[in-house]
Parts: sequence; structure tokens; C-alpha cells
Amino acid sequence: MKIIVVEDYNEMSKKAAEILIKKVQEKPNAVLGLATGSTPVGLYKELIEDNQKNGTSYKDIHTVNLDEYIGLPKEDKNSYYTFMRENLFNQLTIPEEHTNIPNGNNQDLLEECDRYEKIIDALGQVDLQILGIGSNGHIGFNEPGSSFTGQTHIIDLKESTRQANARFFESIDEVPKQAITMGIGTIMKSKEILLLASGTAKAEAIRGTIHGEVTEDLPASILQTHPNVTLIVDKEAYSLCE
Ligand SMILES: N[C@@H]1[C@@H](O)[C@H](O)[C@@H](COP(=O)(O)O)O[C@@H]1O
Repeated sequence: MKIIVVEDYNEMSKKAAEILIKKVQEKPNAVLGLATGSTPVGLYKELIEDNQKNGTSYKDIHTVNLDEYIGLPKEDKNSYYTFMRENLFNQLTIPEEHTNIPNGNNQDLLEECDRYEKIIDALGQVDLQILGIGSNGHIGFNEPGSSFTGQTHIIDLKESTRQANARFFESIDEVPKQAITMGIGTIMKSKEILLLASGTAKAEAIRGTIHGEVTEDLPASILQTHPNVTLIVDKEAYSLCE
């Protein structure tokens, strides 16, 4: 596990963008695993800025997102479908058909999980998977207790996760109770993983990820066993590791 400690959120975003842009330059048809939440927003801004300045092309890449809420209409401002369009896809010219996000409105959600896992398989291997981390150590929406070998599945969100994400909604009651998420097994198949964390709220989870026991109680701890993981953490997120 390679650990890069940076000053703050801004520096974290710039460093992550450097790594991702290099990957796309080396492999213009790379498969990128993308994340949502506040953490990668700065990274996405950097990618857009670089694209405008330097013209890095994304026309041949494919993307797979980690997760989506169940039951929110696609057009809802809090769906990850809308998040990705607003924060990245509308500004970079990635062909729509190259982007993939689970459909949390499929009538048959089990079929949707199966469909999504097959899409990822068909793309070969994810070249670079971006991850944020929940303060309870979740990755994607794999809450504590999720199987390390799990594939794309339906998850009941922990109350603490719903509360953490309630800041984007009018009230906690509007936060969905379930989501579809790539499994930890799916995530671990990625060739390379880049986990980003900023702020003291993530410090405990980062300590467990780096120094803790590898346990399903802290999903991100599995990353200790992956051959190619880089953590970019700011000083606050790293503060319990020193
Ligand atoms: N499903 C997402 C995760 O992919 C994200 O990494 C995490 C942290 O979110 P944030 O970056 O907003 O702190 O929680 C969300 O619930």
C-alpha cells in the first residue's frame, strides 16, 4: 500500500488528477472506476480544467461507477446518475454509451445487479478504480459486515451513512434506505486502486485501513491485501496514523 500524505483537500485532488490523467494518456481506452460523494468532486474539477487547457481526450475511455441509490429517479438531484453528469460527464466528452452506473430503478433489482456485474466483466479489468471512504470504513456502499468476496448487490444503508449523506437532502427521511453497490470482490478485481480521504471525520477509518486488522467490520481494510493501492490522504485524515 503506497501512502501519499498531502496538505489538504486541494492538494489531494491535484495529486489524484495527476495520476488519473497519466493513466489516460498512457492508455486512452482505459476503464475507469468512478466514485461519488464530496471527496472526488475536486478531482473531477481538476480533470475538467486539464481537459480545457490541455485537451486530454476521454473519447475512448469507459467508466463504471461504484454505486447508486435505490428508488431515486435518475433525474433527482441526489441520484449518482445526476451527480456524475453534473460533476464530470457533461463537461468531458465521454460517449454516453461508455458510461455505466447501476440503475436503482430497475423493476427487478437482482437482475440489475447481475446485469451490472456482467458489464464490468465484459469490459475486462478496471484499470484504475477511484474510491472515497465512509467514516465507518465503507467503500462504494459496502457497509461494515459486507463480504470481502461480494459482487454487485443490494445493500441496506446504515443509519450513520444515511445521516452522513442527509446533508445533500431536504431531510433524513428523503435519504434512500437501500443502494446497489459493486461488491468488495468486484472492487478488488481492479488492476489499480486510488483511495482518497480528506478531513478528520475520516481519520479513524484511515487508521484502520492502514494499520488495523483486515476485517469485514472495516471494509476498506481489505485494501491491505491488494497488490496495487495508493492512498492519497490529507494531514487531517492521516492524523491518527502518526
Ligand atoms: N457511496 C458513497 C461512497 O462512495 C463515498 O466514498 C462515501 C464518502 O462520502 P464523502 O466523499 O461525501 O465523504 O460515502 C458515500 O456514501
